Amino acid sequence: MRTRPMEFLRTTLRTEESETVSSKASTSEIEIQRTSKPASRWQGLVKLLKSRSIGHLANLHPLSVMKLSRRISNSMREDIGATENPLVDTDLSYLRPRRKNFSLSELQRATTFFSHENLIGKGGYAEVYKGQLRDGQLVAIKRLTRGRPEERIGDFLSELGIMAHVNHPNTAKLIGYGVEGGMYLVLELSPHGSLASLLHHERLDWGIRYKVALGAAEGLLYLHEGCQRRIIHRDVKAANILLTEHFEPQICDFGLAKWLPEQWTHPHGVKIRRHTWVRKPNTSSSNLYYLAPEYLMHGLVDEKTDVYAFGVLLLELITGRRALDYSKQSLVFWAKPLLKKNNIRELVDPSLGNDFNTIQMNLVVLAAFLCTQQSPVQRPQMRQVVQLLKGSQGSLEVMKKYQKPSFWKRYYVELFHCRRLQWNKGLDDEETAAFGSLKHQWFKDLKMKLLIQSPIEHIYM
Ligand SMILES: Nc1ncnc2c1ncn2[C@@H]1O[C@H](COP(=O)(O)OP(=O)(O)OP(=O)(O)O)[C@@H](O)[C@H]1O
Repeated sequence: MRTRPMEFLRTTLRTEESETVSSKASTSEIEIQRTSKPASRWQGLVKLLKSRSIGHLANLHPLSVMKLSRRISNSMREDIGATENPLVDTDLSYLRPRRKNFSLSELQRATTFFSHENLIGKGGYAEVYKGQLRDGQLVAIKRLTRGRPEERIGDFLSELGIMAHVNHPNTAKLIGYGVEGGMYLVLELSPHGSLASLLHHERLDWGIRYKVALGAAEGLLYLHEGCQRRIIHRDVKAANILLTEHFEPQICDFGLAKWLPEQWTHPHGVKIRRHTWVRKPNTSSSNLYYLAPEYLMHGLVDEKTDVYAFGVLLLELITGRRALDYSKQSLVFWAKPLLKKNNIRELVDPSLGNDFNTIQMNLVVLAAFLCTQQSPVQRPQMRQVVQLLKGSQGSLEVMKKYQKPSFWKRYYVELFHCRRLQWNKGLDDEETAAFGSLKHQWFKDLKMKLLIQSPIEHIYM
């Protein structure tokens, strides 16, 4: 008996409450489902994928199946915690309260068969429909539409795993999921939609803009430092900030998000390998203008990648402009000279007039300036960004620290970074060549600097 991928996912992810074990499922599947606690259900998925269950994905290309099973196993181990990892049990407490597994008919009923009138959002990978559940609750149902089946499964599992893990007032809320006739995430509905739609189509008061800036910063700080397993979002942009009834911002779309290692010893950079089934950043559109230079050039990501994108978001809030405007001008390039001169008059959205709090505006402008620094080392951490936006005591220190970066510190980190790249196996020809020329340039610059710097600095280098 062959099980199609969707059925396979459905049986594996089925919640205990609604579970009526399919008589068609194999004995080992039944065992895994019967004995499954929420934690072991995920491990069950990994086990099934790792072992004989590869046969369940028989209608995918054999090579894809092998890759998928290995990568999902690895990523689930990385994402949810390995079986042998003692942290697993505590880690998986986030799966409670359990998310509901919706049947296709429940989702169809909620959205009037995914009618066009209920379509409230369309991203590069999904369509989002407004729906109403039987109990009257309004929801947003995200239906994954793009990509190859294995890509969609990867995206779905990754987003589901991360959304089930996060719990903060400034992150979107997951209600449940569906795996019948497609892959669906059921989220709480944000009545005002995304910041992108509101900011660029309506006049948004400064008070709301400041609230959004602070809330989104707190949401990111939570992802980077506050949740049990730390997360880089990798897709921070105005379209991925939802607004609740009271304009509280909520970070959504975790399709690209990555878990950070438990021990993060170096302040800078991990290379994300290019898995074919992992969604790459959408570089075809204005998304490109949220991407930090080191991410664009080398595919290196860490918390500072999110900090850069957050800086672009702040610029959008200040100026009311898009990251890439209609004349294809980059907001960062346009704003940089004005930020350097702290030319608030030119920066501020003309639709605001003088209707803003000057202290708050100055803080947000300064935060935007620091967050969009070219070098990740010169960008503050989200903890410091929150302090800065609040204008709290420590913010003066943050300013001093990041406004005059030490040349040597920057070079040291970049050289270290450069070595990391070299150590990292798997550079392709293009990257090796790029690495070679960068190294050459860095050393040339360095030699120049060494000639003009004092010998003491030379020694400390
Ligand atoms: N919970 C929600 N409530 C209201 N609207 C939502 C909700 N979730 C998503 N949307 C709308 O749907 C749009 C697309 O959603 P989302 O960003 O999750 O899709 P995506 O295909 O993953 O996007 P991307 O191309 O950015 O990766 C959002 O920009 C927003 O306008």
